[in-house]
Amino acid sequence: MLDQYLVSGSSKAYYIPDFISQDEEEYLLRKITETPRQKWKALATRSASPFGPSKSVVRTGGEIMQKGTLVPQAMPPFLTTYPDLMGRLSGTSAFASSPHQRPNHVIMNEYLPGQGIMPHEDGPSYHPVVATISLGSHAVFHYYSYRNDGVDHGALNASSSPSTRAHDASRGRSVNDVPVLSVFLEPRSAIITTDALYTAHLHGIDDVHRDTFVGAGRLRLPRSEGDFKGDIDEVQIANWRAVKDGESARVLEGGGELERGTRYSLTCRDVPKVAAGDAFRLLGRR
Ligand SMILES: O=C(O)CCC(=O)C(=O)O
Ligand SMILES: [Fe+2]
Repeated sequence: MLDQYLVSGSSKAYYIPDFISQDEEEYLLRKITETPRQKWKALATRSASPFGPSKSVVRTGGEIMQKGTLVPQAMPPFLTTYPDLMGRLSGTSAFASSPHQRPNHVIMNEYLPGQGIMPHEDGPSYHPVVATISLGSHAVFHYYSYRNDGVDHGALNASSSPSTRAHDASRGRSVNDVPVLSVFLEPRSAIITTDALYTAHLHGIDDVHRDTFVGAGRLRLPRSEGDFKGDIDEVQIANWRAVKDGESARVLEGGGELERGTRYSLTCRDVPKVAAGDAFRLLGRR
């Protein structure tokens, strides 16, 4: 079932366009934006000025404690009942080898135009499969490798995952700032990252207001002051021929710009270690 969606040349990412319908997207966007603002937590974006804008997240399914144990809490019905996204993800077989055969933890991310997420690893608290569903706007998702010569060439510095906090393995290792793989995520799509792309690579989204394409599925990498990208300023979007949206497909093919709107994403993963018992007691709350 998944093989037909393999992003060519990757090991291994699967891009599934129209994973959800337009009606489901509309419903999910309404439910997500109705989530009370006090539940949203601010996270540093790639530009990460201490005073700069920060993207926001809500974690559902429970809290991940020290040592990567999930203290479970029920997910909202719009992730499990209508639409049954967890069941649908389970049906792709992407989670067939994961302990619960389906995600038990979902992070809802909100990105305003100009916001992204720094290259990071999701870390060892999760089974090494992640499914990300995009809503509301497109984004370009890059995968990066570590440099192995131990010398800092002015490359990006990896940070630990904003979403796992506990994972520090990547901190300070230098990262090739030219992505090894780039994929275009259109609204309603799912991208599933597995194997070496999960365990040995980083992923991130540039914090830009628009993406510039030069034709034949090639993206011009944004350059900011002090960025070192050698001679490379363009990358191939690996899945550009799989993009369904007419306007996006035209721009990918012929060149032009695509404005980022507000994007929500659902990052769905399986946390193998789950605490038994009552969440309120375990978290010391009443
Ligand atoms: O929003 C996305 O597409 C990626 C989010 C992400 O990498 C994460 O939550 O760990
Ligand atoms: Fe991530």
